[in-house]
Amino acid sequence: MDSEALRVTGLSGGYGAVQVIFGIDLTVRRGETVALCGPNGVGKSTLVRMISGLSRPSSGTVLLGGRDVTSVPGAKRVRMGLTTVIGQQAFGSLSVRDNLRMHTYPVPRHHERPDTAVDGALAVFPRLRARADQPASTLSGGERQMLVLAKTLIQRPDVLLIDEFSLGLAPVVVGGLLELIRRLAAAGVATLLIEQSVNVAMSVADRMLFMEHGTIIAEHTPAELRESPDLARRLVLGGHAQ
Ligand SMILES: Nc1ncnc2c1ncn2[C@@H]1O[C@H](COP(=O)(O)OP(=O)(O)OP(=O)(O)O)[C@@H](O)[C@H]1O
Repeated sequence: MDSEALRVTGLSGGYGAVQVIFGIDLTVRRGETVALCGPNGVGKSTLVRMISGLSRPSSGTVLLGGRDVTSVPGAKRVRMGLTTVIGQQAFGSLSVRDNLRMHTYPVPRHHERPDTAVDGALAVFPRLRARADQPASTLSGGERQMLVLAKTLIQRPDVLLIDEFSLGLAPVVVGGLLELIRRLAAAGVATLLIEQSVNVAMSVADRMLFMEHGTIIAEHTPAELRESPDLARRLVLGGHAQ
């Protein structure tokens, strides 16, 4: 279907002989934000790694904009419009601006000059722009997070995968992230958000998927969960879902 930015079908796999993911099916449409929640160790990060191309599934398919990318290397998936945000990596000895320049490499699909792309991303984060020439190692945690978001803007994704971004961040920084996700969604970006905090996920997601033991066990809208607070708590803690 046209509006499907990401489709995962029957995805299974793990680490060596240990299977962690068991036949996952999910879809994220253009402009949609889908949250993936669940207790520690159920396989959320492993699923993200398989979708992004960092790990290979043992079976199943990953479609980006209707194209089968299951055998396409991760770096090429970035050029095809898939950006993955994991943690807060940055090259500490390089300046903020040079960190951003490095991410202009996959941009040519948008035919934008590297410096224009960097200036455009910095314009969204004035605090980061004020520190554009200082080494990334001198940034605060929140500023480093802004750098990650600025990199994401430069890559101009069609599909955004975000893994546990809000962990340990000040509420004001999380608020900034959520605002950015909403803006990207309004521009048509499809986001799959792995989020420990169900409250954070509910404030931005259109749909919420819950995982347990490597499978998706439930899907609800935030409205359904608000009507039944016990349900959300049970799903997140695992055990007796649905
Ligand atoms: N590199 C690895 N080698 C072997 N097993 C791994 C590896 N990485 C993760 N695992 C195992 O795979 C399972 C799923 O881990 P994963 O990190 O995907 O879970 P998660 O749902 O993202 O958890 P969390 O919320 O704690 O990050 C866990 O049992 C974990 O111990």
